[in-house]
Amino acid sequence: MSIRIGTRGSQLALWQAHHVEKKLQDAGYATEIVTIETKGDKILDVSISKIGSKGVFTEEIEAQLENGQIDIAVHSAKDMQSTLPEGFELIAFMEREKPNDVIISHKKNLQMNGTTPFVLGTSSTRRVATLKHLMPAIETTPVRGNLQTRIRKMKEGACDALLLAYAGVHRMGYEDMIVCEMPLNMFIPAVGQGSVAIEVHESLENKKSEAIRSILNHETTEQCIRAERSFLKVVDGGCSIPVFALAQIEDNQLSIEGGIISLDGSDKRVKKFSGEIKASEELGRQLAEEILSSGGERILKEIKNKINEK
Ligand SMILES: NCc1[nH]cc(CCC(=O)O)c1CC(=O)O
Repeated sequence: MSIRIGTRGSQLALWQAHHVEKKLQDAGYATEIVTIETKGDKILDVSISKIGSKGVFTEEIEAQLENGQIDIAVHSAKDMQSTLPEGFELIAFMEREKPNDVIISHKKNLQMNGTTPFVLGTSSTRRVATLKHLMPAIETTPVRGNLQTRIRKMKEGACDALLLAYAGVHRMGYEDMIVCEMPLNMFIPAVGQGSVAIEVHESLENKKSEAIRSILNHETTEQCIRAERSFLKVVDGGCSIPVFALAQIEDNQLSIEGGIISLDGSDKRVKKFSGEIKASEELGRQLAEEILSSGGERILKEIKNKINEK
């Protein structure tokens, strides 16, 4: 009996699906990859924050999970909304890569010391706001599309450099273009960044689901991302809100650092909580509540108003 693996068709998504396929095959399973086009793949001329609807990259895939055309769906963990539609769940988080953001460029002599102006391409509100906070002199411009498209646009002159997740750059083999790695304490990543998540529908046989989980899940990564996702769920931002959180485990303790930043980068709330690993989700909730009650709620409201104006 073969495991049918659903995925989007971008090169990054396919890399992730093949990564999953290899692990399942090594464990003795036959597999099949099913490529599914989503609304988010079709609409390329509008920024995601303007499409706005939840699940633009997941709806078509979830339809196939529900009717059993595929057994599992492979996603970048960070692309998954904090609350899945009724009946769906994430059963595994694969071992996380370095979660950092990085700047890549095709220009070998790119100067980032402020002496020569340069334009950085990114469509992420989190990245734009964090840049404005840390390096207000840097100009940004929205660049959309999959990784290959963005790199092509950069080379055609849309921007001098791109700000991206290390994980995607690494998986696609563009590491030699990295000019700067953002430090984790200053540039906290998006929830789930760097890990691949496995989604199923409740109609999948329990035995199958458990077998797949035991092959693909990475315990430490799972605890960390469950903490981050529980933070995200309380903040309830949606994908275009600049929130961020990173959990890490050290000496049997889980610590989670995260917060929210205003769109213009002027107002930022960051806090850190640590505790027992088994309290991961509680720690995420605590972080969210503390961020919201210490000014985050007002920042969030302002951001939502601004986004709705557009
Ligand atoms: N938003 C798109 C997206 N979703 C996952 C990744 C990278 C891979 C990952 O974080 O696991 C990317 C590209 C990027 O943000 O640079």
